Amino acid sequence: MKKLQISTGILRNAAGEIFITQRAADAHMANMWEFPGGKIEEGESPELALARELFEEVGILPESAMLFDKLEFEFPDRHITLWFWLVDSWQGEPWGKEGQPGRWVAQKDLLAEEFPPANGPVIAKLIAQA
Ligand SMILES: Nc1nc2c([nH]c(=O)n2[C@@H]2O[C@H](COP(=O)(O)OP(=O)(O)OP(=O)(O)O)[C@@H](O)[C@H]2O)c(=O)[nH]1
Ligand SMILES: [Mg+2]
Repeated sequence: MKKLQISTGILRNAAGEIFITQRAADAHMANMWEFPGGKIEEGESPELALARELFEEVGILPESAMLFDKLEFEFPDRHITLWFWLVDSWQGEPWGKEGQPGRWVAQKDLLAEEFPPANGPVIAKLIAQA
């Protein structure tokens, strides 16, 4: 069974909106919306992976990151540990740098059905705190 550690960023602006991006049609969890991020590499800290992935995928540099939640999830083919970082300050303006669609959504309007099943608890927590 594949074991993956993933760092993702919940980018939240001053209006309380969160930037989400859509996964590619040929990726795991195809077409679902997600918090930008990706695999933590060998020898890399979760924080460093977050900064690297956010720059690669949405072109921003996080200036602060607070661990908001950490979840484990078992897919049929993989076990993943997800680190969700709340980022409310960054340099640049997020955009779909890899060609992926991106949009801002009010925190209270996040829809769990649009995200991979592993995200359920973190979406519920974000909505409860909106
Ligand atoms: N980025 C991200 N991945 C998520 C979320 N929820 C979730 O289950 N995942 C899963 O976590 C894994 C993250 O992988 P990824 O595809 O983003 O990894 P990556 O950016 O390093 O991509 P790569 O393999 O193309 O280099 C995938 O299996 C994905 O389905 C989420 O909110 N954000
Ligand atoms: Mg990714």
